[in-house]
Amino acid sequence: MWRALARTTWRAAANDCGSPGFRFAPSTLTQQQLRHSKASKRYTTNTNTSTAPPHKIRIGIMSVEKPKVVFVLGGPGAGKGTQCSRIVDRFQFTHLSAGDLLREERSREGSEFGNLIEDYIRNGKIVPVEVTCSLLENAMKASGKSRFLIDGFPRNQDNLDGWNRQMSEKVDFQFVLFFDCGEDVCVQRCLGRGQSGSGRTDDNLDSLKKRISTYNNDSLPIIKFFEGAGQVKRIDASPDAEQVYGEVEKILVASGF
Ligand SMILES: Nc1ncnc2c1ncn2[C@@H]1O[C@H](COP(=O)(O)OP(=O)(O)OP(=O)(O)O)[C@@H](O)[C@H]1O
Ligand SMILES: O=c1ccn([C@@H]2O[C@H](COP(=O)(O)O)[C@@H](O)[C@H]2O)c(=O)[nH]1
Repeated sequence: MWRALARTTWRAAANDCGSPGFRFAPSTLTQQQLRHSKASKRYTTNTNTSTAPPHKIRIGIMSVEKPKVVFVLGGPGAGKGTQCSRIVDRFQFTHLSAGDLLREERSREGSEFGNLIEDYIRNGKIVPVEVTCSLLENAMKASGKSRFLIDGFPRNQDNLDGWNRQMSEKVDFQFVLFFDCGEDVCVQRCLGRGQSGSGRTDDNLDSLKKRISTYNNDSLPIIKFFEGAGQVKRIDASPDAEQVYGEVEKILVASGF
């Protein structure tokens, strides 16, 4: 019942939160709406007043559970998406891949960000957080669900700062699932994925060199930051997918999921 209530309320909060940043639909992201969303940070209504504990949000006279969020991080090709699909099959999580959302936005007819996203993806660079975070927030609201695996985000300091500004008060962050995998294995997996017809414009050696370098320089420090805060569950992602999932399952069960 609580889950149902949280679900309803997340949607209600989404539709009713007083922040213009909440009003645009995922299929209609525009520069103007992003500017609006950024400006709204200065006057967003804070619904979480002092009477609600941190994992709850106050909506009118009610306090309800905030949606739970697990960040899923690791190198390119470490197996994040593969493991997220398995987690979704067993646990009540909704999987949101930041990369998938960006690719979708890139392909959306009329998107103002299509060319920018393609350039960032092909060159392994990290798209400005205003775009990614808005896509994530919109997808969360559109799902109406209350438990999320956010895959491949936050990847740098800009991502983390933007998330903290826009989302940290609205969700109940749990921990980072970190899929730790050697560079060579990651590269081989991505090349294999490209050869099996992924159609991704970044599953090639040239893009992979850039992606790995971005991961080492920008993303690993973020994982280390969470580690320092005791918020990382590390998993050796080099064994086969079945074995890796065995470890994931143990962690999620031990964490109460
Ligand atoms: N444990 C594993 N052992 C061998 N191959 C794997 C394993 N996990 C995933 N793969 C394969 O490696 C490729 C990359 O996996 P996946 O897409 O899940 O990685 P990812 O971390 O989500 O990648 P990216 O960050 O690039 O989106 C896929 O072809 C997948 O089938
Ligand atoms: O938060 C994000 C997530 C992804 N990107 C860009 O997309 C590609 C592909 O991401 P995958 O997670 O491998 O699907 C990544 O290399 C970035 O260029 C991003 O900018 N921000």
